[in-house]
Amino acid sequence: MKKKLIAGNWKMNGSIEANDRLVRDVVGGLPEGGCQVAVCVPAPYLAQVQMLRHHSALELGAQDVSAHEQGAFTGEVSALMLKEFGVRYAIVGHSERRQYHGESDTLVAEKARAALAHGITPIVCLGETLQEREAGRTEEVVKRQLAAVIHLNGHCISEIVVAYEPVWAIGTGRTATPEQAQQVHAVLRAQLHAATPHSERVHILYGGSMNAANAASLLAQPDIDGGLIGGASLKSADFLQIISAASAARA
Ligand SMILES: O=C[C@H](O)COP(=O)(O)O
Repeated sequence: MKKKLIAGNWKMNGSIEANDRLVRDVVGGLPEGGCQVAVCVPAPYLAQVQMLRHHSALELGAQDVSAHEQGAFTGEVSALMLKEFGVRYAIVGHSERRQYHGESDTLVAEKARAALAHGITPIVCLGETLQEREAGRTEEVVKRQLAAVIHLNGHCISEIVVAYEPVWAIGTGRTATPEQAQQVHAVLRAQLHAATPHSERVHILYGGSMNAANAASLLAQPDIDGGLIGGASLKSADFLQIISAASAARA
C-alpha cells in the first residue's frame, strides 16, 4: 500500500534566509517512516534546498518545467536542468499558470511528457473554477484536463501524480469539504483505472486551503492520497502538522 504524499508549493515566496530556517525546521521535524514529503521551490532556490535537504527524506520539486529539451526558449527551465539539481517532482498545469500564462491542456500534457522523459514525476494540477462548479460542469472539466495528459503520455500514465485543486479553494481559506473532494477524486481514479491497470499506484492529491486543522479529515477519504499545500507549507509548524496527519492516515 502506498504512503501518502505531502508536497509543499512555495509559489513565488522565500528568501535565502527564510528558506534556510524553513527547510531545517521541516527536515528536523520529519517523522521516522512517515509519509512521502516534498517541497516545490522557486527555481533560483533549487541549489540551496538541494544542499539543505541532503541525506534527509525530504524530496525536491520544481513549480514548472519547459515542454522543450533545450534551445532558444528565454526564461524556460528544462527537465534536464532540473534533474541536475536532484529534482524529483515538477508541478505542471497549476491553475495560476493556466490562468495568468494561458497554459492549455495540450501544453500541460507536453510539459508532463518532458518531465517523465527525464525521470521527473509531474504533479499534474487540475480543477474547476467556481463558475464551472456552479454550472454543474466540475466532472466534465476535470475529466477533460486529465484526458489530455492520459492521451499524450500513453503508457507512462501510472508514473504521474494528479493534484485536484478546485480554483475557488486556492488561497481563499475556503476548502472543499472532504465529501466534495472525495467525489471528484473518485471520478479521477475511475478515469485513471480505465487508462491503466496500475491506477492504484497514482497519488491523487487534494490542494486548496489544506491546513493543519482540516488535513486529517481530507486525508481520511479513500481516494485522497495526499495534499499539495500552498500557504501552510511556508510555516514549518503547520506543514509538519499536515505531514503528521498524513503519516497517521491509512494509505
Ligand atoms: O499548489 C497549491 C495550491 O494552489 C493550494 O494553495 P493554498 O494551500 O495556499 O490554498
